[in-house]
Amino acid sequence: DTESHWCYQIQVQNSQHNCLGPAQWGGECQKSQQSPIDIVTNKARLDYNLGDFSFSGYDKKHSRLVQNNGHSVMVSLEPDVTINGGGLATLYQATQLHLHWSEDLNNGSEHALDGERFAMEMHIVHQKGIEGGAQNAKDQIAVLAFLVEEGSEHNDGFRVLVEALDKIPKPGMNVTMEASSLTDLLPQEDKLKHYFRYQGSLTTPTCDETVVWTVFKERIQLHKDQILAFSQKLYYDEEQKLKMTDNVRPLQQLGDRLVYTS
Ligand SMILES: Nc1nc(-c2ccc(Cl)c(S(N)(=O)=O)c2)cs1
Ligand SMILES: [Zn+2]
Repeated sequence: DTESHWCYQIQVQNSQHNCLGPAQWGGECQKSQQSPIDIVTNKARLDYNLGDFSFSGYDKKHSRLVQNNGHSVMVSLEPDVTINGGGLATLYQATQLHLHWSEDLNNGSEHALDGERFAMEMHIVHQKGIEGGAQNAKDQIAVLAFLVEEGSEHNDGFRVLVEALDKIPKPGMNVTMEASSLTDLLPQEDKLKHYFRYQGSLTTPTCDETVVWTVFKERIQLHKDQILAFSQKLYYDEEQKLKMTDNVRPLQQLGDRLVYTS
């Protein structure tokens, strides 16, 4: 096709057809309010308006479509899953969740905290209700980001998702997951009072600068085998030659932005 498709750096080195690595991504990707960033925790500004989130529909058990979209594993979410509060201007409806990871358990997150990166990062993507004003508003999208680190125990809440990975090795494959709830995947709610907040972008092309980011301080813990399953079961390509790993955008400059903390 005329336009090469976007890809991660690891794919540029290993790609049969030439794909565009992060330095060549188009859209808004080369602008100055991009994500992810390194969050310097002692420079984050306390903001009293950053109250608790109210999660609605997160505890509802639902069997959902899980797909390998060639860049990540993505779980489709229903619009009756919503968030409010958390310093957000209005109610946001969930659309999907997906993850970023690496076989190197110190390089699989997109955001960093004081220069430290984690094994994985899970993003729950929400859209402002369509009646919520302009579609290109700076806060059109709200992403809740959860950092994942290696723990000694198997995380039972992730079993259903990890088991689904076996069935979607190739891009474009999808499967319906056994009924599970978002609450199964998250730290307990009373641990979600502390988070960082900043204005940024999608971390994938076209990198629209329309995302209000929330990065929670409390980590999710998965057993090493559960983390490695993502790199071992999933592939970027049809031929299953390139394992899906390091689907992580490089850190972007904070520029003149401030990071706030609850
Ligand atoms: N095709 C794909 N799209 C995404 C995606 C879509 C929306 C968003 Cl908001 C994001 S992110 N990483 O900024 O949360 C990623 C992943 S893979
Ligand atoms: Zn993401």
